[in-house]
Amino acid sequence: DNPDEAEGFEFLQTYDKRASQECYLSVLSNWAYATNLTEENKQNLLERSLVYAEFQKEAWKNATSFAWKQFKNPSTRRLFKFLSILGTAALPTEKLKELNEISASMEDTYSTSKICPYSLQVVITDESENLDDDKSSSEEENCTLSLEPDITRILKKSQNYDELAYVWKAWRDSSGKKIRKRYERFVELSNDAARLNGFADMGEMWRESYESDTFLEDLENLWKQLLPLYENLHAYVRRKLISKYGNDKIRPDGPIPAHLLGNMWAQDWAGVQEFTEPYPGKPSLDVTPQMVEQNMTALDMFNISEEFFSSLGLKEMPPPFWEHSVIEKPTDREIVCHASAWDFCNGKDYRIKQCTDITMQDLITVHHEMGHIEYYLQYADQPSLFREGANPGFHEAVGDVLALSVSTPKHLKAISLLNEIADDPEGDINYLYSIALDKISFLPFGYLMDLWRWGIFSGNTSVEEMNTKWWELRLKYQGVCPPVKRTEEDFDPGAKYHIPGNTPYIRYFVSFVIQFQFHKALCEAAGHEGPLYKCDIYQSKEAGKLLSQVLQLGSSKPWTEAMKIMTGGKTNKMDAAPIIEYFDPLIQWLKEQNKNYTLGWTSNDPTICP
Ligand SMILES: C[C@H](NC(=O)O)C(=O)O
Ligand SMILES: [Zn+2]
Repeated sequence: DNPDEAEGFEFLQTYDKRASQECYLSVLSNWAYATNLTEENKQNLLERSLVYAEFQKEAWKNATSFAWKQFKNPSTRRLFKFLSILGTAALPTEKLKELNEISASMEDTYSTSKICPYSLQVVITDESENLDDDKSSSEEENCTLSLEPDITRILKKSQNYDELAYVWKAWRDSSGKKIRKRYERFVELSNDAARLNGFADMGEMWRESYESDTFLEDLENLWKQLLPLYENLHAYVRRKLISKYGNDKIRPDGPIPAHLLGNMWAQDWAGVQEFTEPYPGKPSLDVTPQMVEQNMTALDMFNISEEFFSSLGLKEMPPPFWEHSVIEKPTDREIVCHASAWDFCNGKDYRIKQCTDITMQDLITVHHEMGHIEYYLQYADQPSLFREGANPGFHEAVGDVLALSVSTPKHLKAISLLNEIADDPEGDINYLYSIALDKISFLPFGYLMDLWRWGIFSGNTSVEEMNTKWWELRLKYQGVCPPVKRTEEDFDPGAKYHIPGNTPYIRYFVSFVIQFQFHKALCEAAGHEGPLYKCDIYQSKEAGKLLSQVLQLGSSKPWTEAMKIMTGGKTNKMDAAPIIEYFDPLIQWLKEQNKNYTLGWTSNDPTICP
């Protein structure tokens, strides 16, 4: 036996204990800042991040002194492989400080961005003649609309073309536009770090998490299979929007103005369900009114979600979760409202931070975030380096899989969130349509976000054309266009959390495909018979057992092995067949509806709607 290996194993034991302690302190300082965006908390975070980086550098130096590639034990080898990638801690201290400072400040700009109300805007433009400049001072006082919940609500509720265009532009002026310069420097420093880790650029370092040299072509193949679903949904929704907003605003063969789809990034079209659904007049599938009527609280929403997890025999949220989570937007301080789930690395402390609004959308998000916590709990006994998702897409899929069951009309009725359901073919089409507005509409956005970012990191997209490239991709994949002219003075990717937040995004595209593979596998384990979209795995201990078997692995095995276990040996790949099977009745219906109309879109200027 290689003596080095025994010593290497010893080293990992010591490392693991220290790593959990250092991780705890680092996450705690990150949490303190994210839940209270003060200068002091930012400084504490920046200091703690440097201490954590020193610890990681020390561990990396020791680890890479072992001949670990010759080790016999696959697990030990895998742990060393993970340890051998140092990350941004490889940067010289001054550069690491600059990178972390830019990161914290972009997060702050995005999370504290505010805009003025449209009404105030209209008033000011009307009364600008009298140049009553104290209006401008009062303008500052009333410009307090934040993304959550204010702007999110307006985008869902308003059907005023000009108000939506105002809000859409104002948000981008106050968030993305303000961080363009910082992001350009951020990209340089990120690539410096990637190269110090032996990668060509940061995009390549991110893709390492999928452990596959066919990852890019696999993604392109998935997109080719899913494009027909998206094109049919797009053509149908475009027709409905034309009848609502007029054919002077939207061309029958053109892109859809991005501000009319009920969401700031046009990534989830649930907001247009009401006036576009296939069979109007059926019982509504949006349980928001019932939630409000029942005076539901954020805590109630979290309890509903936890009850679903425990009904499968999965782990409940531990006491510190209920004690320390922040589940409502505080009124006395600024926080990062974008929802997230936190693992404090000590096997006890797990938290969610969410500015929960009492809506069906947020009930689904609660399940999404609690899915992350469940995954943390399931792999808590793994070594710290294996306390990750099998791949990042797995981590994003857990909560969404359960939400596919929760969203069924049958389940919503069972938990008294729906009084009546239309249990007939038309009701089924309406239901599938409501899920498609969330899942199918998302696919091109989930794909293009990192197509754009990988292009920036690799240098294929030059810094001078960042925004133009963004809108080229938004046209090509999403078939949307900006309602107001965009230039290189703007920085629209920066108006989406994950860009200033530096969270990779292809994980969501992967998740939206594999969550249907998981749903199909768990429904079979639960003994479901009938169409996939009618399956509700609620209270199935067999489904829970299969899911738990996969989640307990963490990243101790390549994700292809986890996929094989989940699908009972059927496949070890990402497979679009289950999502296509799930939506098949709707796609047939949409094809019928679209048969005399144009699919797809053209435009000769991606930077403004035609
Ligand atoms: C889909 C992705 N979800 C998340 O960040 O949790 C988003 O919100 O853009
Ligand atoms: Zn997530």
